[in-house]
Amino acid sequence: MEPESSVPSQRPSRKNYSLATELVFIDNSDGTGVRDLYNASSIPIYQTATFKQSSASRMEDFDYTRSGNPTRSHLENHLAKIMSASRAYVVSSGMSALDVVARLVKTGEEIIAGDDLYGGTNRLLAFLNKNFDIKTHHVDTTNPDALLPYLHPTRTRLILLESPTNPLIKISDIPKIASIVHGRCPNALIVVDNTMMSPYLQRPLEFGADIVIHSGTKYLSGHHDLMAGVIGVKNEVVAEKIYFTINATGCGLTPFESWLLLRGIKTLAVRMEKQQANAIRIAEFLEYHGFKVMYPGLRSHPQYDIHNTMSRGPGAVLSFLTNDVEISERVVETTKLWSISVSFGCVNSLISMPCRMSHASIPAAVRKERGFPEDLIRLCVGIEDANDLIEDLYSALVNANAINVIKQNGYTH
Ligand SMILES: Cc1ncc(COP(=O)(O)O)c(C=O)c1O
Ligand SMILES: N[C@@H](CCSC[C@H](N)C(=O)O)C(=O)O
Repeated sequence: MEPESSVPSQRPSRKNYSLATELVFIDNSDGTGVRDLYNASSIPIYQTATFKQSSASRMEDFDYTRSGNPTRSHLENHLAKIMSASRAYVVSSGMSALDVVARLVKTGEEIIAGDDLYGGTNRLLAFLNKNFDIKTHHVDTTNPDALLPYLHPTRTRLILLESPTNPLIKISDIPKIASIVHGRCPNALIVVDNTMMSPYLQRPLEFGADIVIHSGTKYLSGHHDLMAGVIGVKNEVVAEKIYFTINATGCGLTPFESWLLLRGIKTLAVRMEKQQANAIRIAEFLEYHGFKVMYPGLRSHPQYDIHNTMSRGPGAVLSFLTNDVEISERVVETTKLWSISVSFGCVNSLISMPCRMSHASIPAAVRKERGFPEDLIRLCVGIEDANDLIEDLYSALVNANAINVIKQNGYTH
């Protein structure tokens, strides 16, 4: 059998339209799409558990919704197209997507992952280590050479990257890592959790990744009204394994959630452009006032150039430091327009303290060891008027005395 990472994509590459157009255009005219009897402009919700068959010996395209459903198939075909994947699958949450992919790893095999990544992903990796003897080496993947000591020709199975990372907004050179890993470990798959970017801004399968994951709960849906996970795969052999796990474990996305997600994707480009434009303004405002801001749209970001070679923009999540945990807490609790919430990618703006919220499941000692600052504030920028967002944030920073303290003391970390 050919190595899993070298089988070419069977889907013709996207050429004719810009991505903003492709997001809206549900194309089933090339024969690969799912038939809709009445050419409905909005794909219907096939709210059914089972499908009538015309014969007992041969099942038709759909037999049972856990195994496949037309609404879900429309969504999956659409996602495969916009992610440059040969196959895409949708499951019940982003964590479920990560779990399905993690099931490609057998006991005794190993994972290499970043040292900064979503708290729930860290929790899943720790669980696999404890219960299934699947070890994860956490390394600083901003330096591709840092992977070298951990690469093993047979044991290394997955390289799990976020770029940008959640929440420290670190960037990894995905093409470089892919070429280092594929050259040394034929069994290894590069998996990129691309949730922070969305397929509109970055498509890792186009530059060396084997699998891409999204929490569809975030930008793809855009309205915080559903949970979903997306898996895009380059290789058909891997895709079959992933489909098997989804059917065997029953985590495929429901018809209603599939319909909602399909609806959200159509406005991804306009939402993303506006959210990103707002985020750039806010990042510049914070940097101007002396805060240490982590955002790949700022020239001060250490991997600014690398990020620009892989993506079409910096996205709409940024983090900054106040150098004082209590000040950060006051800032977060004083804003009015920014709601205190976990998650990101929604049309409304959110503010949070990752150490206490989204990343609280990473033990404090581990956070410290990995250089994760407790005063970090994460901003997830929405589509509101940028001036309103800045004004609200400015009032909170003044109220918490954050600007003065930074001016006087600077940073101690
Ligand atoms: C980068 C990243 N990946 C995956 C997940 C998991 O997604 P979900 O909440 O949809 O399970 C999250 C957040 O929850 C995330 O921030
Ligand atoms: N209580 C949840 C926290 C979800 S965090 C959601 C999102 N990924 C974010 O980064 O804000 C949990 O423990 O999983």
